Amino acid sequence: MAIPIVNGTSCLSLYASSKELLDQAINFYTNIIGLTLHSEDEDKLYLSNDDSTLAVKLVLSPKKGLSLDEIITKRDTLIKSLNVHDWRSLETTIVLKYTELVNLISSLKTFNQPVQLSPNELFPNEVYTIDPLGNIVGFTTSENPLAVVPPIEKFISEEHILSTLMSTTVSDRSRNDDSENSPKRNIAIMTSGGDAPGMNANVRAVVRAAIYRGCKAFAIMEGYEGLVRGGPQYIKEMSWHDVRGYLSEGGTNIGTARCMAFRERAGRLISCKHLIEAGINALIVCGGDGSLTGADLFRAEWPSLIQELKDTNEISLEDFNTYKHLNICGTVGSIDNDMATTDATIGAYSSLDRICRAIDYIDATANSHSRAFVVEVMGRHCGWLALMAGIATSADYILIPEKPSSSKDWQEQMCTIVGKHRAKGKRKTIVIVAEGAITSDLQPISANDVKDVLVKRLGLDTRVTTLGHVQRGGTAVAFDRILATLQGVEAVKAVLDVTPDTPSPLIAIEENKIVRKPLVEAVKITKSVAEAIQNKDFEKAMSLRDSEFSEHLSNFIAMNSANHNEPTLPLEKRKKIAIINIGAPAGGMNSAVYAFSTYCMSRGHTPYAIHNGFAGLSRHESVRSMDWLEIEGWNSVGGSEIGTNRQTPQDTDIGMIAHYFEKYQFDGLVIVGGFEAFVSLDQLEKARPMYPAFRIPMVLIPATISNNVPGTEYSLGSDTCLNSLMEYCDVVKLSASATRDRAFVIEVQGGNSGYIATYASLISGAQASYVPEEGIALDQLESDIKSLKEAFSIDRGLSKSGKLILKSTNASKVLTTEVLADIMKSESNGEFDVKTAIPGHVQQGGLPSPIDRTRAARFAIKAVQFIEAASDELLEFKYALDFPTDNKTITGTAAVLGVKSSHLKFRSIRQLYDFETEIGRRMPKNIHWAKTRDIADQLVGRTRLVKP
Ligand SMILES: Nc1ncnc2c1ncn2[C@@H]1O[C@H](COP(=O)(O)OP(=O)(O)OP(=O)(O)O)[C@@H](O)[C@H]1O
Ligand SMILES: O=P(O)(O)OC[C@H]1O[C@](O)(CO)[C@@H](O)[C@@H]1O
Ligand SMILES: [Mg+2]
Repeated sequence: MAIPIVNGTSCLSLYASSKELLDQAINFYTNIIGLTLHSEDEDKLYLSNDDSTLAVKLVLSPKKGLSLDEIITKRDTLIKSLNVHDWRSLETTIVLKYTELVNLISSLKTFNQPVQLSPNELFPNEVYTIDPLGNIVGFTTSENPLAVVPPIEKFISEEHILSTLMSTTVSDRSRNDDSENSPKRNIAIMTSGGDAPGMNANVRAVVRAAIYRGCKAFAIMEGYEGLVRGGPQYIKEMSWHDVRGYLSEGGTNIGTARCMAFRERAGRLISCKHLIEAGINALIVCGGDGSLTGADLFRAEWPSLIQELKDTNEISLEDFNTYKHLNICGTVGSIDNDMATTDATIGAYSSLDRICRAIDYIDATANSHSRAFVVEVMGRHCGWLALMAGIATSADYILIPEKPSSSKDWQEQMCTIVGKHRAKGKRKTIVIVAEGAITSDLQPISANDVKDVLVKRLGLDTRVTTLGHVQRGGTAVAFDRILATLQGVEAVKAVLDVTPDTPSPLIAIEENKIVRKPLVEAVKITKSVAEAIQNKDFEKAMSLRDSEFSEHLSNFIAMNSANHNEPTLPLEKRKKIAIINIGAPAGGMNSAVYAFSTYCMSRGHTPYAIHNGFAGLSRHESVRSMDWLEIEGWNSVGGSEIGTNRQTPQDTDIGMIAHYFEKYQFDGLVIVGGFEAFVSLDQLEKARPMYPAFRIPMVLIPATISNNVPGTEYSLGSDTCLNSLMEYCDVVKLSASATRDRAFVIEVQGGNSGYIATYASLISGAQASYVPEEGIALDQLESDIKSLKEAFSIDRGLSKSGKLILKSTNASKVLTTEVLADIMKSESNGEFDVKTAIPGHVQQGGLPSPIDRTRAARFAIKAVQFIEAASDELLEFKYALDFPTDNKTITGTAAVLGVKSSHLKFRSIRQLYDFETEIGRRMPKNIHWAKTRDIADQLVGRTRLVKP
């Protein structure tokens, strides 16, 4: 049993398997690290340092109707009488007595017996060592390890924000000079190529981040066309308020175009002159592969363009010297997702959302008439939209430019697969054709070609649906708002960072991480994809798309061949693998079960579903093998088809569970769920010495809207949740705006995790968000109310001025949503109204989002692959667990699959549970989204006084 005393835990129980071991451990604690032993129980020993930490929790409950001033006065009296300081919240943990363990650490060095101390990577002011029983013993130098309120840190000056908020469009286009008050740079943003949902969010982020950093922000209207035309009509300075409401608006408000003139050198020459005239010294281009190719060319040509302008006296020598280097940066905005070196382009997932919704609708009518539908989707020369839609809607067949075959082959293959699906009883057929679909002879394949084949060869009643520009319409999904916002902020940072010697950057995303890539490289690789296709080198084309693309394609092919092709594994390698859902429903749970089952079938494994969680198993032996036809369509439904509940193995009957594992001879287990699933995996792993049935590979696929599973930055369901919440917030904001002078306090779920509240505030443009990690500090509340008043007084009577405040349910138990709204209302002195809105379980979402569907497929298939690989490894250790000292290697076979920065990783449950989790709070120790909170606040001009 290992209970670390890291983070202020001052008590440790010792359990040893023999007297000898226990004596060794006692010696270690008493003689080596100098702790005192206590015995309160006959068979248990407790250890603590003499001056053990005493923590008390004080809660001040404000009576309804108390003003903020009265509450603060009350709190201050308490603070004085208790003689504590730094207590700014209504509820907090205060350490009244504490002896610094730092002394202990230094004294360790003086003992004769060496103690091996290791640094704690998560917390730099902590070290740990391992006692003879294998317990982790941690030491901290933190002065107050139990305090939840860190020292006040002002991140930005309030004056700066206020002056920014007050600024209106300034017509004076003063050039960037070095005088103290002048802005650092004049940064312009343009949107170009086909419009894409999220472009507005990108413009908003660039404008506000530029102003926040003391720069002037400009918009180039109508893409490159605006640059070619020039002048104040096309190059406009933007104020903080000009982009209000942009987050929820589709298309691009600053206009876009496909501009022929910019393709010519003459067009670029005049553009160069116009940029200089406007005093722009940094340009951010949000567009697709074409736009960024243009940007790259512009950058490469800039020295010759500016030279020519000087030689022809179009610009002065001073201008020539000031604007010698074009400071340019790309943020990729296109629904096509065809730009190399980034996993996703702004708009692609919104478009995928429109496509999946349309196919979900088509499904119903196709099923009713037992028809086939050929759906043509956009994407120009890229098959990403078609491929992802194929996975998300479990289409029967897809045709994409990256994997063409001869005219004869694709027809043959499609008819075989569709024919087999029909023979198995499927009533509907969906074939998705990318608009760029071609044969291996580069002949285009149209939707009508596909229809003709289905009609002639299979006699299917077939219809064609071309989705067209619907795919580019509407508001951006949550992912695109996040991507566009984070990329916009990063782009501003990037143009301020670059020097004449650094390559122009493109802002990309890898898994979950925003990164900078060289623009020139990205353009080069993108071009070579097109060249490879033209040269019929399709393997190369595929390899040049990002690695996720080919992974998704092989996953689609595997799932699609389930249960009718010869399985890919030899008989002796085929296994019995079970899947179970644990915890609250989360979007993507069904998709995970679907992908798991079909992939297992394609490999030759037998997939089993354990229905209704561990309680279902232990009480009703709820095990069923999966049937292909039964799971058809599960991808597109919300909730959990196999049933889920929160009970862990120990909550039910772990012995019975082991019995059934034994009975069904499971060779592997996939658990899909949130924190209870995490705890369940821990319990099963710990029970391995007792129950050999659990000595099988086990993988947790994180799925919870709270996104609080240690070991991953992403849990299935959190995207679906964010989208539901975003739609809810948009509607509430619309109402608040229409009513004028109204704010809403919206209560957000998420347990002790502020992830959902933080991201929802980023994508809805909320004025403030309160999360459990920070609590609600009174001075923060005071400051937020002050900003709210100021914002309302500036916005008076204007449109789009509704305000939102998001509050995690657990941010404060005392300051409930109602109380918070009451305080704000009474502080408003009648200048604005405050109402509450509680979306509740709507946040679990209805239909799973395409992101959750496709990620679920990827996670589930990776989980099966992990079980295949770990089984071999485990075989060697099958009996090793009878000897406790040998059990180390096996712990890696019970793992959490997660996204960590830019990688997908399997992390051992032992490492995660023992070192990286705050079990009591049901949270990972490390909060990966702290920076996002800063950005969400920056972009609404909020001054945050408390950090998580
Ligand atoms: N090779 C190039 N040289 C100069 N300018 C270019 C070049 N390619 C594209 N552009 C400019 O970028 C504009 C947009 O390009 P394009 O129409 O290919 O769209 P895109 O940026 O790829 O976006 P999307 O594909 O999403 O519509 C073009 O109209 C043109 O002004
Ligand atoms: O809107 P337009 O100019 O007709 O262009 C359509 C093209 O633009 C895109 O929507 C975005 O590049 C492509 O998928 C499609 O081929
Ligand atoms: Mg393009």
